[in-house]
Amino acid sequence: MARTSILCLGEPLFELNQAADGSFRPGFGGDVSNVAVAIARQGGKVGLISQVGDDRFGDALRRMWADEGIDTTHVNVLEGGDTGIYFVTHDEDGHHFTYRRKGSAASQLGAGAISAQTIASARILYTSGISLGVSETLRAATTAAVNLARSAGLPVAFDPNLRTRLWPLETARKVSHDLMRNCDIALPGLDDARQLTGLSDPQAIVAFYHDLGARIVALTLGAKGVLVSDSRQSAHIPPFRVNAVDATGAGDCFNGIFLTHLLRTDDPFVAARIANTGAALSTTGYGAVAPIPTYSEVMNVKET
Ligand SMILES: O=C(O)C(=O)C[C@H](O)[C@H](O)CO
Repeated sequence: MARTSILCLGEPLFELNQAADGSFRPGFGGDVSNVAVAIARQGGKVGLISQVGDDRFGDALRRMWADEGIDTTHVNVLEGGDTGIYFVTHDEDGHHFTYRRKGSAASQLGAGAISAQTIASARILYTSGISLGVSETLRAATTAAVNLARSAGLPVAFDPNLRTRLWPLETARKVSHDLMRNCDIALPGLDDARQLTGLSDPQAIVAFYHDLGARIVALTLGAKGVLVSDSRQSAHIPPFRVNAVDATGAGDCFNGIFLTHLLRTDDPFVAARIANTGAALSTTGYGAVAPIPTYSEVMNVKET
């Protein structure tokens, strides 16, 4: 297999997403797995560091990753373990997640599973606030991986992805700011960043993350596009207009496409433009994974 460029560390989930007719459609989620799929569909080389249970949901996830061409060398199958699941429901306020993931196989992945050699073999390590919030064990694994990446001179990309069902805001704030101090590429969403930083102005939030140490910040603004900065210059990329039905995983899709094209072009502004379009396209179908676009779908689309 070709060398993995981006390693994504965290918890995959089996998804049940409620469609307009009320039925629940099976699919896949878990933020870092969504990012991995977005990278793979852009033609990037990507691997996961994770753990699933030896159950039907874990099997389905592993089949999906194989179909997408994602390297699962570092995905362990925990005998007797359960793979986490989540439900997505929709109302006028948007989408809502209900989790069944406590004690999941991924939550039991510890620092001992992370090797310096694995981390040093990649070009970027990607992880998130969900990976930090799921359990203390997975947090220790995430922190160990980030420290190894730093020692190996590997850039760390981090989305603080706040989930207050997993941990209190105060803890999330402290832990994710600490991680951000070791991060090169910050990929926050505006709502999460407002809660975590206490700031409301997008420019001030970007400056805050630069001050913590990130070289590149891409702040996704939901329906308002993206603000991207390399600390010397910043650009607002306006939204790509689509008929959105489900924004589940749109931020993850942005992150995966952004990192793929950042590696390809070394230009965060070009990468953010492509990712902005791809993330908008991903909201036109239900589920975190099924509507993630391919490279040619992103490149050939015309705004309506
Ligand atoms: O919320 C989580 O922990 C998930 O991983 C579920 C979704 O797939 C993810 O949040 C979308 O960003």
